[in-house]
Amino acid sequence: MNLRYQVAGPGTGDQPGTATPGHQALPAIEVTNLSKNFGPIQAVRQVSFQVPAGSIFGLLGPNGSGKSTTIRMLCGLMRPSSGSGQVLGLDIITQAEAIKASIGYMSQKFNLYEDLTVAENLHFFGSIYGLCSTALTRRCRELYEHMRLGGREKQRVGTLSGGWKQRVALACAFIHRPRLLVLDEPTAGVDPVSRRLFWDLLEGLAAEGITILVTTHYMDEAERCHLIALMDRGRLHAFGPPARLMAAAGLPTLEDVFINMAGTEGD
Ligand SMILES: Nc1ncnc2c1ncn2[C@@H]1O[C@H](COP(=O)(O)OP(=O)(O)OP(=O)(O)O)[C@@H](O)[C@H]1O
Repeated sequence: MNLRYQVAGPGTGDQPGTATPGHQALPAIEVTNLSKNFGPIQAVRQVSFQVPAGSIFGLLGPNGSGKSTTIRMLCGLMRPSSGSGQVLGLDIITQAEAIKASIGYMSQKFNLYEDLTVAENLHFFGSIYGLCSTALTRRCRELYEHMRLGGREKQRVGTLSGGWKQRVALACAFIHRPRLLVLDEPTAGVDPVSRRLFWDLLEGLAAEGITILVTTHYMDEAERCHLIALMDRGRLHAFGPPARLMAAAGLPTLEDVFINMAGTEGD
């Protein structure tokens, strides 16, 4: 299937997802009444939203609010109990395998091979995605530059600092040029300078039209997202650009909106 996605106009001040002439205006992620039950637990309840391509989309919420379950369904790893969804134009129920092959995923634990070098990790993940040796060598060279990994190609990953590991993990998730990157708390335990550099990289990728779905508990990072979904007890509490969520709640920071949500809904 050859689908093209709308891309935000770089430097135009457009909202992410502003249609580029000639491109089909398809959202990168679209879910309707998505729900998942585990026995009596309603982990995700009737969640609906659309995310335009080229957006940095932050999924926020307290522990147990349903973020991971939502992500698993979007990645084709878990079948919803009810509702529907499309990711990169692929159906999350009937085309789950195609979704898994089309997206890049980076977990909080990075999932790197610590005994292998940076280059060996990249080659390993590239070969999983079926890149041939010539394409892989070329792609690795691009990524060393793109992810600012130059000079460390031959270093064992186990000897790198957290910020470097994080960028190697992002490079591995991006090796097959996915149009969607799913990043699960990618900056947990990483120092502020590395976090800022990482977010600069994410903004660069989004400007190229890559959609980024990210979970974070850091509100300064959440404020750098183009779109936020605030989840609580499986429900979508709020959805929109951070500035609009703050204005709608009449609160000065996203952290206030987050705390207000937890406070108003009680236990
Ligand atoms: N496989 C499962 N079996 C039973 N209950 C589950 C399962 N997975 C998640 N849950 C429950 O579903 C609810 C939502 O969990 P989920 O992991 O999606 O939340 P979360 O927002 O990602 O939390 P965290 O920030 O702690 O990762 C929780 O009550 C959790 O205990």
